[in-house]
Amino acid sequence: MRKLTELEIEQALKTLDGWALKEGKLCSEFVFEDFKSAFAAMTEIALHAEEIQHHPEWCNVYNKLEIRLFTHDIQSLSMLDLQLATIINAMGRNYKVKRIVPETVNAPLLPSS
Ligand SMILES: C[C@H](O)[C@H](O)[C@H]1CNC2=NC(N)=NC(=O)C2=N1
Repeated sequence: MRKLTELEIEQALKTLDGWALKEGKLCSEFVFEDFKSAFAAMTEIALHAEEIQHHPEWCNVYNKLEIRLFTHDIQSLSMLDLQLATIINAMGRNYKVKRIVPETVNAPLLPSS
């Protein structure tokens, strides 16, 4: 799996609604109507994640879901992170959600190796 270049990441962020870079990870937050909808969305995401063998880091508290995408195998972002973010965006349209774009943390775009 290839690391995305800084340029590729910048380009992707322009087209990916609702996502921002936070400490090198692709991050987004959703606020659902209730816990049941949040968990239903998580179940749906989980099935897609299994399909592409790429899994989110996430934190759910009641109706809130924070998602971080990162490719641990290469300690960087890869096309799989963009693919999963795109799937999640498409799915999000089926739920009544409020979308929160996390504030970008001004860390280097890519971790120095
Ligand atoms: C062998 C297996 O495909 C890998 O361990 C996958 C599984 N899911 C993964 N998910 C994420 N987010 N990053 C990875 O590097 C990763 N690796």
